[in-house]
Amino acid sequence: MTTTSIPRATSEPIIEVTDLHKSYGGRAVVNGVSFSVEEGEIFGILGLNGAGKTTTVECIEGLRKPDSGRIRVAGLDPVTEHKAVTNVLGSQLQESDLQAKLTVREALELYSSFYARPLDWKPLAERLNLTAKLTTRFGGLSGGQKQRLFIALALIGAPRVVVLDELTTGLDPRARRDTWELIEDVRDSGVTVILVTHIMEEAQRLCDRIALIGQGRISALDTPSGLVGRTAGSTVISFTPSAPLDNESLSSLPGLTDVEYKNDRITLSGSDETVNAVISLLVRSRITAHQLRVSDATLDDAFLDLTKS
Ligand SMILES: Nc1ncnc2c1ncn2[C@@H]1O[C@H](COP(=O)(O)OP(=O)(O)OP(=O)(O)O)[C@@H](O)[C@H]1O
Repeated sequence: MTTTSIPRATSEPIIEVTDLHKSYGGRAVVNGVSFSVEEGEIFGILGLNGAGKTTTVECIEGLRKPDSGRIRVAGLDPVTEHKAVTNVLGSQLQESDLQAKLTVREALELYSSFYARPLDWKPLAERLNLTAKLTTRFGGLSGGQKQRLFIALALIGAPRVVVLDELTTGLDPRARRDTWELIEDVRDSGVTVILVTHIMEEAQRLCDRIALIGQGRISALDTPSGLVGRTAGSTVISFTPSAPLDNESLSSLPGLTDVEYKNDRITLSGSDETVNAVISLLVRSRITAHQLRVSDATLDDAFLDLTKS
């Protein structure tokens, strides 16, 4: 098999997407998306269902042809230099891409044969807990086992970039955590990861930066903590007061963005300043706060806040 040799160690971003547009039947689903990804990053793409995430990554993979815009993967055009891009970029397959009769071992051997310098699939299968399933046919695997096989096949060609679309959907909590560790190891070995996910805990733990896509455009691009910091109420304080609190004093607390009352419990969203002020208010009013809890907003809160229509 002939392969195109790819120049390594470039100071250019490994992925560059500039003003990407894609429509289906005249409806724009990607509408001017631009971003770049540095080598060795885990770059997350988040957004509501139908926001245009998969269309964007499929354009990067060269599986869809953009209507306009420019994409480069390690300096290559994914459409006109597709073969060369497949030597640099590994992606998670869709279920329909594998024959039901193929065993796990056959799939791993077959996909290894596609690459000039594949990884040794045995440790990879071990790492993904697939060793006991090597003789099982694809059609006989559970959803989570199929998902783990797809991850192995995405990594088998020792790619410089791996695109993982809904990486851990369908995995049990143990398999999910193991997969996260594997992805961190993959990143530590220098591979760039593009991660499309709806699991905020996954994005918060793994991603160096996140692009939030809304209606075909990037609505925010930041680190996970940067996105959380943009959330209106980045600190949440909840308590049950020992006596009723004056509504007016509560609603005039500095930095307050939201107040919720549920039964006797009060939940305030705001900033550190709000926390200090409510504590002073409680002391002044000689009211005790039972079950006082203070927590930072999460990426989940940020996502809900930033995608609110
Ligand atoms: N081949 C296609 N033909 C027509 N419309 C399509 C096609 N592929 C996707 N779409 C539409 O384009 C829009 C964006 O789809 P896309 O799959 O990119 O969204 P997504 O952000 O990945 O969504 P999800 O989170 O649900 O996977 C959706 O409204 C979808 O129905």
